[in-house]
Amino acid sequence: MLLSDLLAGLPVLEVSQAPDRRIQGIAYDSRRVKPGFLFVAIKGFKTNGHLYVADAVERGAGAVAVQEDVPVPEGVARVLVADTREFLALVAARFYDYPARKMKMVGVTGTNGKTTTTNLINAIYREHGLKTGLIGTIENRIGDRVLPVEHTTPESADLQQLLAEMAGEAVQAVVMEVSSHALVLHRVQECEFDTAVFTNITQDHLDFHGDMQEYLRAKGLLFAGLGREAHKQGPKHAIINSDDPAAEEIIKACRVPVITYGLRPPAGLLAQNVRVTARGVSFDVTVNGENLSLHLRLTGKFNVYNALAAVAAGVADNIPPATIKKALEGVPGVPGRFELVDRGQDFAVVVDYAHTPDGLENVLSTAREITAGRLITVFGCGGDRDRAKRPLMGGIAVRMSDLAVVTSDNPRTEDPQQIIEDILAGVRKVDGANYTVIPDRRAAIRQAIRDAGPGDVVVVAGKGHETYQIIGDRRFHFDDREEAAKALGADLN
Ligand SMILES: CC(=O)N[C@H]1[C@@H](OP(=O)(O)OP(=O)(O)OC[C@H]2O[C@@H](n3ccc(=O)[nH]c3=O)[C@H](O)[C@@H]2O)O[C@H](CO)[C@@H](O)[C@@H]1O[C@H](C)C(=O)N[C@@H](C)C(=O)N[C@H](CCC(=O)O)C(=O)O
Ligand SMILES: Nc1ncnc2c1ncn2[C@@H]1O[C@H](COP(=O)(O)OP(=O)(O)OP(=O)(O)O)[C@@H](O)[C@H]1O
Ligand SMILES: N[C@H](CCC[C@H](N)C(=O)O)C(=O)O
Ligand SMILES: [Mg+2]
Repeated sequence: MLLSDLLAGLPVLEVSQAPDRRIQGIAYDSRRVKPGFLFVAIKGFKTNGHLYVADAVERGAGAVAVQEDVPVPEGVARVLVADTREFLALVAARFYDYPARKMKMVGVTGTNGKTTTTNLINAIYREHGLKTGLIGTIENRIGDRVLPVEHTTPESADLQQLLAEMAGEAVQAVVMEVSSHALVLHRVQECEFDTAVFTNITQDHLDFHGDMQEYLRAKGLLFAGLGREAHKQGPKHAIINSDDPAAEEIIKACRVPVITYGLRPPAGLLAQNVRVTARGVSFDVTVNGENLSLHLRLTGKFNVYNALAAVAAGVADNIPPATIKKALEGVPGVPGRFELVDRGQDFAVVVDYAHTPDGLENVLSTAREITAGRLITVFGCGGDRDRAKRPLMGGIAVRMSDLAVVTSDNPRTEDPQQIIEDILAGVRKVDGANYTVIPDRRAAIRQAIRDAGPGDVVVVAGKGHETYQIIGDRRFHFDDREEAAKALGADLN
């Protein structure tokens, strides 16, 4: 595509005098520039992309987009814009010919439940016969093809490229997780969502957002944007958990029809007769005057919320209730979400991705419901992430467990011992707290399993599907499920 065509109509302040040229691709990282690319320089949190303009040019960039006055060698076009991060989304969407306008787009945001809810909605669409694309924390999928992921929500240029690939492969509906980082950093601009889902908001990511009000404002962006970019036909819907205290504020931001769901009135889709067991949850919900009795293989009360959100997405698309039921009941589970590791032992081992105070509280209260004996919790907190959640998670873990084993979870560039100290500040506030500290996660899992007796439940929280432990800048292979299985094997032999 010619640079002049690519820029036509986009908010550009100035283009340097340089001959028009064909743009072969777009890169926001100089190391990924190839000859003829447009390099978009982003002012980041760690470094500044404008420092890499020369590197991009050396690698053959034919044009660079900047928001700072950086010199560019003669013969390279310089495009000055007000905000390169936002421009990246706009120009990438144009470059890939607006793929989101060719498919149904569903975005799911909220602190917890995004991965689970997107998986459930995806199952409903597939049962309905649609070819789908799935984008999220665990993996991206085009139909049955699995692609690796870097982020929960990809950077805008990568996202638009992925969407174009999906559109090119005749995908009809895309179901994606929309993180709050993505909303603030313009990653999902030009996604033209048809359906947006709000699961809940509780404390996380305050390192990035500053405070809860800002965090909520970020989540609200998905709903404020809904229906504003009307380049495609079809109804738009906001699907909102009305039990969440922030629901009202989110609803206020909406200009499209809202479907509410929850376990309490005034939810439009109201779950009743909720029954939780180790093997799943059951509940009833009335859909268009018809009672739907659902028996899920996912367990925990929180999964009733995730399932209700998925039912609502199906209802918004007029998908028959019988199809919705068949799809939801067929989902065997989501990897790393309340995943049982069973080697025939006489106690349960649960691996779960709970990595926020609310997530931990939910998973432990579900675990407690199925515990005849003691509840043992192994957990840690991520390094280079929200520090304020550490003491809260520490308090919750010891209050809700009979024994907490405090360990490491991706310490990244922080000192693991210091992260543990932050957790212990919350632990020590609880009278009679029963805990032990084992910084090495493998040893912690082994110890918990060694301690467990008949009827006990061991919850290993925080890493779920992750297959690594990040220490410093290095990633080591590590999988809680494998470690638990190994420990059980060792134990039983
Ligand atoms: C806070 C955040 O989201 N940061 C993201 C952001 O980084 P940044 O703006 O700070 O980038 P930077 O490192 O300062 O670099 C600035 C620019 O220089 C470029 N560069 C850098 C070096 C070089 O040699 N050449 C070059 O061009 C970089 O590519 C970048 O464009 O833009 C980068 C490029 O897209 C991302 O990789 C990076 O994600 C970091 C690694 C990250 O950890 N993000 C997490 C927190 C995140 O996004 N999480 C959410 C999920 C959260 C949840 O809900 O649980 C997610 O959606 O995954
Ligand atoms: N609706 C919910 N409400 C509260 N907690 C939940 C809910 N759904 C799941 N959880 C808990 O949160 C953990 C993460 O769930 P899930 O992966 O679906 O969320 P997510 O929003 O995708 O997380 P992330 O932000 O890391 O991508 C689960 O393992 C479970 O413990
Ligand atoms: N999306 C979350 C995942 C946290 C998972 C936990 N294992 C950690 O590394 O803190 C984040 O990036 O904050
Ligand atoms: Mg997720």
